[in-house]
Amino acid sequence: MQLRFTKMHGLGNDFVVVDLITQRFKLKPHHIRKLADRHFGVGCDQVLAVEIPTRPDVDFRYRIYNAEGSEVEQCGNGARCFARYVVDKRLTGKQVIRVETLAGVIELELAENRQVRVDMGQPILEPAQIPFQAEAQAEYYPLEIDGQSWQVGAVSMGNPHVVLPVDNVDTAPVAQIGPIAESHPRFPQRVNVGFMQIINRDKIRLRVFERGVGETLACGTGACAAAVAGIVQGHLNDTVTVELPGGALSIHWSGPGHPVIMTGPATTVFEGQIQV
Ligand SMILES: N[C@@H](CCC[C@H](N)C(=O)O)C(=O)O
Repeated sequence: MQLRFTKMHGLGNDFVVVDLITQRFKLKPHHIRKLADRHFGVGCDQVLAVEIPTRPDVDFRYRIYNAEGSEVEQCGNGARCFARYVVDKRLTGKQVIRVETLAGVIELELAENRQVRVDMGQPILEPAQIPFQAEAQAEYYPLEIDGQSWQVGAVSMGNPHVVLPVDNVDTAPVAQIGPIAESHPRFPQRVNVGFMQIINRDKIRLRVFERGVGETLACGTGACAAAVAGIVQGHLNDTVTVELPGGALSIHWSGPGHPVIMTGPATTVFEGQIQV
C-alpha cells in the first residue's frame, strides 16, 4: 500500500508523521525502520502516529517510535510537531489539544510567533519510577561509566533521562560515553543521555545521545530533564533557555507538584507517500 506521510522537525530532531485516522494501517517495527532509514526510506529520528483516542477526555492518541523500531513513552519535539500537524491538517479546530501518550496525557497549545507550548506534565524524580537503580532520591548520583566516575542527575519526563555535567558541550565525549551510558545496567529500560553545560542561572547548553537513535540535533524531553536536574541541584532559575545543536527551547518549571512547560518551534518540511 502507499502510505501518506509528512516530514517535520523540531529544531532538527526530525520526524515522519503518519495519519492513522484517515488511513488504515498497522505500523510494525520493520515499517518504522524502513520509514526512518536515511538511505532506503524517508529518514527520521522518530516516527509519530496520529490515532483516534482510546479515552473520552482527550482529542488524539499520540504514538512515538524510535528509528530502531521500538515504541517509547514520550517525545517533546514530536509533541510540538503533532500539534502543528493536527491543526494544519484540520483534524481539529481547537487551540488547546489534549493527547494521550504512553506516559499519560499532555496538553499542546499553539502560541504566538508559530511557537508551540506543551504542558509536559510533572517530572518524575523517584528512582524506581524513572526507572533507575539507586537507594534513595538525590540531587546527584555517583555513576560509573566506562571506568570513569560521574555525578549525574536522573529524571523521567515519562521517558528516562540521565544528565551528565560537562565543562563544554563542544568537546563532551558524546559519541564515546553516550552509547555506554544508554545501556547502563542501573537503567533497566535504557536511558537518554544528556550532556549539560551550565552557562548561567538562566541558560544551559545541551547535547543528547537519544535512546534508540543516537545523538540528535535536539531533544525536547532531554531539555526538560536537564532543566529540572539543574533546578533541583540549585544551579538554575525556574525559566531556562536550553541551547541545543539545532536551536533553542524555553523550559519553565516552578518546582515539585508543577508541570514542566516547554515552548519552541515546529516545522513542516515536505509531504509524500511511500510503498509499505
Ligand atoms: N526526541 C525526543 C525523545 C524521543 C524518545 C527518546 N529517544 C526515548 O527513547 O525516550 C524528544 O524530543 O523528547
